[in-house]
Amino acid sequence: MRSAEAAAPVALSELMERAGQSLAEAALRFAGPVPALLLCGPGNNGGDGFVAARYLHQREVEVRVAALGEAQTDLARAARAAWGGAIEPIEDAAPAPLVIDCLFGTGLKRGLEDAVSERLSGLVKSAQWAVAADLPSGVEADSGGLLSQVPAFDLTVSFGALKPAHRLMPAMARMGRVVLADIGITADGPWFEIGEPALPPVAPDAHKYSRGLVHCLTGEMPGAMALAASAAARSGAGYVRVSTSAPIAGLPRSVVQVGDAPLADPRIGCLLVGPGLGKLPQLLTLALTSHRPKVIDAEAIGHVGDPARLKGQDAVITPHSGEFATLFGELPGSKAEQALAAAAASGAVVVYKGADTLVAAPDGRLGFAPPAPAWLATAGTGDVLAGMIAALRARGMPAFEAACAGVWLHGRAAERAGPYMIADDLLEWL
Ligand SMILES: NC(=O)C1=CN([C@@H]2O[C@H](COP(=O)(O)OP(=O)(O)OC[C@H]3O[C@@H](n4cnc5c(N)ncnc54)[C@H](O)[C@@H]3O)[C@@H](O)[C@H]2O)[C@@H](O)CC1
Repeated sequence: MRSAEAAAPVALSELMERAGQSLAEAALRFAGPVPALLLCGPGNNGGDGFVAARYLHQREVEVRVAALGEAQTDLARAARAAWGGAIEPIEDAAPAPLVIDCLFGTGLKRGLEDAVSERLSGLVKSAQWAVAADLPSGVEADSGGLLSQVPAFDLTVSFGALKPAHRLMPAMARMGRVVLADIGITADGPWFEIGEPALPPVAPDAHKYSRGLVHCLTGEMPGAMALAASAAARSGAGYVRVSTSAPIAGLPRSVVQVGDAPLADPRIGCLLVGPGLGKLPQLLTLALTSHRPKVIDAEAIGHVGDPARLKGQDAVITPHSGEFATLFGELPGSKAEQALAAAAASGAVVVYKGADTLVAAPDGRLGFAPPAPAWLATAGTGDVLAGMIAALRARGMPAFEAACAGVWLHGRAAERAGPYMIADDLLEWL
């Protein structure tokens, strides 16, 4: 982001002008023309606040500005001078219906002093609308960590590009709605927010194999594979086959249950191993001897042992944090950096699950899932996701795209299924 700012074809002062104007417009359009209090810090985030105050005043909004010390950059000093109105010390600032936090943005180096963060929290909580400029103060931009207490905002206006913190927990949960203001910077990073997928069409001459055969290896807990296989069938695979030593109850009749089947079968579009696997590492080994694309989920991830075993496997792995740590150990950096390092070490596409699910590819691509409902945190939803990704892979989507599409669709299905859903209910919404 900073290099994009430095390379921008417009002066930095113009970028700040655009940022402040965007902030003012967004706040006005969301909250209406209610009295506003801008909290301005010493850096350029504070400068954005002074610019926004000027625009809100021009739009005849009743505006007060409270500052945290003196401006410390030339841009912020100029913006403060151009504001020209009164400036209160932040400790004396009275509450307002609209509070706009411009204390710190991407330049935050350490947590806010206790008195400042408590003041910020108090003003935010008493406001009808709380808006953050670029990032809520106290959030670390790259990791999504909280360096001090951060209250919950209604709206965050990000400038130029989303920062990782906009999509990483715990910061993500404090942002409210996130809107992105284009201030004239091109920030073409390798990461993006996962959007609605373009799914492969069904060819007029399609047959069940060409639409994708998913072959599932069942373990000790067949219920989990019943969920995963059903999800694969409901996600457009032409044929879902489950190898199992005993009949599995609850599978759609269209899902074929077999004993053994050759895994080298070139018609297999994707193998699925892991849901309900239990202590049967030999099934993972069997899957790894096949040269077919594969989704490796749940306990199978723990059986991998060495990430290098996945090199050349054309695999998607879908760990939650515990499974991730089992396979990759404690990696340094943010969740995004850890996922990218894991993808590079294993050569697999890594779906690192959680409230802030992200998808990392070995070539450095990184997709952040849009926020999904917290009620996905219930048993079996991971099995459903694994089955969905396997089906999309079998339908011919490349591994990274199939993983991103599965994650996006899974979140939207949960939104429709509602707060008291169980994993089985998701199947109705695929
Ligand atoms: N650089 C640019 O061209 C643009 C920057 N913009 C804004 O500028 C922000 C980044 O500005 P800055 O780099 O000045 O950073 P900030 O405004 O986030 O704050 C940095 C200042 O705060 C001090 N500081 C950091 N942590 C502190 C703490 N815990 N307690 C007290 N002081 C602390 C630093 O020493 C520095 O003086 C962005 O988030 C965005 O809002 C926008 O105006 C768009 C253009």
